[in-house]
Amino acid sequence: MNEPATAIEAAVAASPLHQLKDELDIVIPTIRNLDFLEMWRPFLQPYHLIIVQDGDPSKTIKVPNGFDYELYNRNDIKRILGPKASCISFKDSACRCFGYMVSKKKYIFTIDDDCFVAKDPSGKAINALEQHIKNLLSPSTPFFFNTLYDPFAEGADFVRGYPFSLREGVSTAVSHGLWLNIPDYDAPTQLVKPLERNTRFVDAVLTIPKGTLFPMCGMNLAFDRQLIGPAMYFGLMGEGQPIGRYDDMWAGWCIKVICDHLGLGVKTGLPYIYHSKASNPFVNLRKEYKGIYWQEDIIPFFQQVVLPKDCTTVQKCYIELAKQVKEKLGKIDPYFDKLADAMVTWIQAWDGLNPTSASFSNGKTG
Ligand SMILES: O=c1ccn([C@@H]2O[C@H](COP(=O)(O)OP(=O)(O)O[C@H]3O[C@@H](CO)[C@H](O)[C@H]3O)[C@@H](O)[C@H]2O)c(=O)[nH]1
Ligand SMILES: [Mn+2]
Repeated sequence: MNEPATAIEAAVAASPLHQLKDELDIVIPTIRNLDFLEMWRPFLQPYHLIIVQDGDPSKTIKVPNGFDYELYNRNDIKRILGPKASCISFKDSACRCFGYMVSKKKYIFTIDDDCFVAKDPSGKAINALEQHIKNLLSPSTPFFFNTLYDPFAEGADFVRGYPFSLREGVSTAVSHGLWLNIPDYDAPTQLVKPLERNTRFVDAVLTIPKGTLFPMCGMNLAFDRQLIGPAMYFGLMGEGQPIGRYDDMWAGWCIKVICDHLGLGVKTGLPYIYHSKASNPFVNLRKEYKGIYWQEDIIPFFQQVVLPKDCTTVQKCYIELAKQVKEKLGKIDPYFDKLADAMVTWIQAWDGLNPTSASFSNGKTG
């Protein structure tokens, strides 16, 4: 889709230019050249990119001129993490979480390389990063639902009956964006509806209520790395694993129970990106099928998770969660034993690269 440059330049001109450019990294998992960045250039060029190259490390990934980036391939991951590299997936977009670990910034925006700049109903190019930053810098309202959606959005507010004691809201840890054109459907749905395209632009940002899980998609996602980064592990997927395309889902269930416990917020809705490529539904079915079956037990597990009061940091919550995964999901399949161990390895690797965050206390326990 070739957006006339003028529409994007107009959107950039109308927005606060490149907020947080020194406090935010953009993480891109990839197996291909990053030509897609050309379309994002007006919005993203000032930001630092962390490119996680998956697959064959001897392949050269071309990055358009003018972007400031660091690139890590499989050899780099092994060099940096040593044996702990075993917790980073290979041949699956789950590898992106290595970028979250090596970043030193407060915020992360992660985007897939087949996601382009979308247009809103007026035809204006959407600066997705700007909307994510708005979402992250304004409070969330997980304890009481505001029927007029995001009360902190321009032209909105809390509605009558909304308790004033709750109007301060809580810090926002995650901003989950959506997709026009190819929706993030599972393989069975893709097979049944191969031609379905998402053309509905819903102008809303919602806080996902406390106690409610959601299917987090990693293709258009931003988060406060300082508040929730250690829990953004995308699991063991891809080569050598019995499951794929549940990387972002697993992370989403883990971060949500931890955000609920620590009193942090998760938002979904705007911004939209334009998702251009439908991955092969048959290949996806092969990756997903165990997950489709297992999640009927995984979801009740997360719904019953209780984290002790003394879990006051993300790391402590995550280690406790790994313990419960081993105890309660290990009986479904030995994979969950392996995954629980990998969750601990992830935290060890995270704290090894981010010693100052090891005891960073986030939010207040819920
Ligand atoms: O082995 C791989 C395959 C792909 N990538 C990179 O990951 C993203 C997503 O890849 P793609 O767009 O081809 O796949 P989708 O099915 O559309 O992705 C959806 O499923 C989620 C993964 O579970 C993903 O977040 C969703 O968007 C691209 O950047 C590929 O280059 C990879 O790194 N390794
Ligand atoms: Mn895609």
